[in-house]
Amino acid sequence: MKLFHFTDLEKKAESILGSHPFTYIKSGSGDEETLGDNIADLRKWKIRPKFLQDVSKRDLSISLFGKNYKTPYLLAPVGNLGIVHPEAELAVSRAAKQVGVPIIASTVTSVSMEEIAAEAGDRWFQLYCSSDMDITLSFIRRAEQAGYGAIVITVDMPALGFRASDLTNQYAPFKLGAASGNYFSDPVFQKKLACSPSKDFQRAVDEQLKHLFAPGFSWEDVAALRMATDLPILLKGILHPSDAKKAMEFELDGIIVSNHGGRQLDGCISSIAALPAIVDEVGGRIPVLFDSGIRKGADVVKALALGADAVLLGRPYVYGLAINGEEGVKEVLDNFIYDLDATMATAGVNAVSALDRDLLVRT
Ligand SMILES: Cc1cc2nc3c(=O)[nH]c(=O)nc-3n(C[C@H](O)[C@H](O)[C@H](O)COP(=O)(O)O)c2cc1C
Ligand SMILES: CCCCCCC(=O)C(=O)O
Repeated sequence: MKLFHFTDLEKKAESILGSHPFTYIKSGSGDEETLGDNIADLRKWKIRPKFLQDVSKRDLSISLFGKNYKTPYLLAPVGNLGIVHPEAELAVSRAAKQVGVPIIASTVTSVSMEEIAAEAGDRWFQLYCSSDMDITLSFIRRAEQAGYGAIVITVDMPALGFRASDLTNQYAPFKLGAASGNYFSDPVFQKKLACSPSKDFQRAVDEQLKHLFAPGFSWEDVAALRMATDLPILLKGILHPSDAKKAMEFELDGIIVSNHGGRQLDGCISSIAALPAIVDEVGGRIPVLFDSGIRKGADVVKALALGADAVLLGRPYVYGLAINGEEGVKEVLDNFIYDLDATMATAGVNAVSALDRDLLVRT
């Protein structure tokens, strides 16, 4: 593959994927104000290097929930990967395992969470809470049994964002079953459906879509899920310090500052603009992870210096998957690790744990 720049990666993926699948991945909601701000606002922060530090050895490691990881990267949950590559989440899982990066498997994967677990190393499960609590609880039990190490509840999708490009293209990969791996294999869902999804595919997809979103999901439901599992629970999609505070009050274990890569609420604050106030509110009591807009090592350094404990990669690894399957994802990860290491050395920082706000200025 040998593509080291995000723009080249994106161009190459575009030439391989059909126009509608590519647009689904690349685009944001509305007129993409927030999608653009995620990138632009990261660039407003500049690194202010300090030299003559001993950077002969660099330590990229972090620790989360009592476990050590070689790098501060995780793979963000991305649904519908069956439209990107035939080996979809399985290729992603194998690549991440080779590199030692944890994955966060989406609820809406094209294969089941058990099939993913069989290929993956460290893994967390991302939960779109269903409007049907029995299905939600079944997903949590299955994740526990399949060895997932944490539950990530995505809170920024009470409904699908206004995705103008997909609406224009009339493109909805979930209607093709690309997001049905966990639903179709779920015993509770199957019982409610009262038929095999393979026998009545269209009805099964329609039924899944009815259950998929839970616009009524509230903090009381979060409290119920807190009681339902001993796994660490993180909330993904936090942008307001008061929600971070509430997450701690509800005894949750972590949060992910994210605006879903600009795919949900257009016009909302960029992820990097939201980060500092949330880090201040949390005050180190629970881990704060970050995503939306990470495209290169300098972006990672900025997010970590502003107080994130780890970052999630989204679209970059999806493009790697499109270009060259498992090997493509691995190359993207290798490049991100190399870039971070070089960025830290040239900024005069020898450990991720030494990154702090003093390294940055906002222009
Ligand atoms: C094609 C696509 C599908 C996604 N699917 C999910 C999902 O199933 N669950 C979820 O919590 N986030 C999902 N996300 C959001 C990502 O987890 C992540 O927040 C986002 O990609 C970060 O932005 P970036 O790609 O610009 O770095 C998806 C993002 C993309 C691009
Ligand atoms: C109706 C299915 C929605 C799948 C959502 C996947 C996702 O999070 C995305 O951003 O796209």
